Amino acid sequence: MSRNRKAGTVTIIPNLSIIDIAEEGKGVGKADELVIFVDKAVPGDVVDVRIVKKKKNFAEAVIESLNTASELRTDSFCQHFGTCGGCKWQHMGYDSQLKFKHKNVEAALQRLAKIDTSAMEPILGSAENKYYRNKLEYTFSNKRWLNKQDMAERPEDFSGPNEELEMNALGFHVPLRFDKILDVQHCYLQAEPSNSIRNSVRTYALNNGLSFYDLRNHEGALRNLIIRTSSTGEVMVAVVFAYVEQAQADGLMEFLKVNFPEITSLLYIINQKKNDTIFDQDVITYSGRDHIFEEMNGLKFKIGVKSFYQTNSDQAHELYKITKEFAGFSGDELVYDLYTGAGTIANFVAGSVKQVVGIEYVPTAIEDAKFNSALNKIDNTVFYAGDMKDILTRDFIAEHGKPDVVITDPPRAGMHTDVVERLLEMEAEKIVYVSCNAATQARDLALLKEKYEVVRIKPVDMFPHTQHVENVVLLKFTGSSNIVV
Ligand SMILES: C[S@@+](CC[C@H](N)C(=O)[O-])C[C@H]1O[C@@H](n2cnc3c(N)ncnc32)[C@H](O)[C@@H]1O
Repeated sequence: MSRNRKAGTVTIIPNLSIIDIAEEGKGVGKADELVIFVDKAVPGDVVDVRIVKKKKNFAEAVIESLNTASELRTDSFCQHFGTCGGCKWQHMGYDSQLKFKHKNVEAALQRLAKIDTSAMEPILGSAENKYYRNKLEYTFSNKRWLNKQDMAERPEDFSGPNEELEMNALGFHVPLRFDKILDVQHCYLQAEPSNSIRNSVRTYALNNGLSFYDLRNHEGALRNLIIRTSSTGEVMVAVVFAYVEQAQADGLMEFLKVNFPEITSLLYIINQKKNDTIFDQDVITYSGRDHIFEEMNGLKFKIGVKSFYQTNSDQAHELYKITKEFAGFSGDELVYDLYTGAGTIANFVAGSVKQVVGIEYVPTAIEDAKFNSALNKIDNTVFYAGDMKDILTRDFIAEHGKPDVVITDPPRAGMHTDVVERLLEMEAEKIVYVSCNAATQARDLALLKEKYEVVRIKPVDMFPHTQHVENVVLLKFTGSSNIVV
């Protein structure tokens, strides 16, 4: 019996039971042999879905009607939930989120690396699951995303047909709509004064005729607003303009300076390029310093507007503690910290080892790493900038010595096969592999099995209400092939 009801080109599948949740965060259902990934569905739901994309073995769908709501569902606390791409799992309780994250890591390691996960340690949840981020970047646009709730609450704002396209917004991109921005009123990701600053900047700009950027035509003055907060109480605000008259830029900066005396680093950038990246742009300090400080475990870290720093500071501390504990240093080790970013892990472990060699792609991050070592009077770190596969050569290893422990924390794509190859050649006693993508981690672990066995696994949640999860794995050198044929 076909369960499909076709209405024109629209395929509706009624009463689909959601049985699982996929790594990308979507609910999973099965209709005959077809696996269906359903946006915003929760295991336990029974839903009518509309297919939006169909491939040979799977389809993607959206909910048309929620017929039975899962017991795992909970009320979302944010007015923007459902439209905003930021916290997609807010409709599930935090305990359930953790359970699914743990399960997804376990499934990836089993399926893709055939690893025995029986001794996997429980996922570490985040103590704070609201206002946990230290950095947010908002986008200005002259095209506001409209949702039904906005229209119902403020019908006077939505009276004319063309106004819809021209209304200004300051907030986040709506998934799959690059030029449409959700006008954020309150965001639960970053503590005050983040919300007050964003809303005040919007009001100031509207009242003073500062134009919002047109993301398609590349016109308009205001482009991005970056807010960084830190555990030291310092606040950084950087406004990114496209084109602006000096008096207008000064006006907004002075407004922020006067109304938010807690801002310790007030900056602006004029980015006239088509792309948003500010890494190649000059930063102008309007008032205060050009950086703020973060503190962790008695160490200070300098953070500029371009610096990389883990966005959930408290949970980053937990992640680093687990990394260090997994490494089990005795004090004598030569450690390689691969993908070191601003050298946070390298500096975090430096006091417990003989020497740390950090490698990272972004030169400014390496400058920060060196600065942070000097700031904390750490003299047993060295840092190198460049692509990992080009830096981590046999000559480099001959020059710096064979490491006892390797810590590796690559981006979502995982490690290049040349880098994995080099790890196999280096034969460090231990590798601690920190990953934000269990699938690519599993792929790399499958290769490392040739000479290593996995002895500890612990997922850590850095991003509550999202599907993202970090995973820390300890590998021990076995010296022989572990591949079972
Ligand atoms: C997940 S972050 C790790 C950051 C750092 N371990 C920390 O905790 O702050 C990954 C880092 O890898 C760097 N990266 C990405 N591709 C790289 C490559 N091919 N070679 C070297 N570094 C790379 C990124 O710039 C980023 O800083």
